[in-house]
Amino acid sequence: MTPRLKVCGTTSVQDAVLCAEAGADALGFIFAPISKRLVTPHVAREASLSVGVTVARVGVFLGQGLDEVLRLAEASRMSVVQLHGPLSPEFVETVAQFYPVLRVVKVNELQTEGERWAGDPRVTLMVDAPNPGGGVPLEWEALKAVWPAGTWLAGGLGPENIREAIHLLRPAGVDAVSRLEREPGVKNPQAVQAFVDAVKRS
Ligand SMILES: O=C(O)c1ccccc1N[C@@H]1O[C@H](COP(=O)(O)O)[C@@H](O)[C@H]1O
Repeated sequence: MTPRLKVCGTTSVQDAVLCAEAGADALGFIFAPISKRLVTPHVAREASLSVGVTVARVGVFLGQGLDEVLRLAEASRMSVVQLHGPLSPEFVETVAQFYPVLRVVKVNELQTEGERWAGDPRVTLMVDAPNPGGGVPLEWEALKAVWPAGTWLAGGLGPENIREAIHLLRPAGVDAVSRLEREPGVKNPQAVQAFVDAVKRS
């Protein structure tokens, strides 16, 4: 099955429309203050309301408290919340009472987190590289043996390598940012379209 496709790091209405028209299933909006792709709730909300009913809007959080996550997700009209970093199961559970959650894990957390959330449709796992937004791919071959069905893949994905990653792991969804940009926070339209086309053809 063709994986779902998320393009992350949206910082403008223009790039949101560009990615939606290119064929992205989901757009990511990064609210983690450390990010070079930080977006304001106002812009994220305008962008969210510009892409129609079929495109999911994913709020991305790292190192933020529960109140802040829920407040920003609500203010910017997100439809999904993506949680990075060390978090208690209770934290994830609370967010999952309000939004479907993409729970980002590192390779060494995959088994424990996979077991913890197995069978819970509110929480989907995504494996990312140690440095989110760093554009460095994981060792996909080594991941094959421990890859749970239904898991998403991120980390250094781009038009030039996405077909290999999908072929090896068959992820349920894929997510990319840095290899689809002209500069941090600004999309490269050709790279976005090439990424979408490669995923849809996989
Ligand atoms: O991109 C960021 O700046 C970022 C900051 C904080 C948390 C997550 C971030 N991005 C996430 O990184 C991966 C993929 O990145 P890349 O393709 O390797 O550059 C993706 O999950 C983004 O949502």
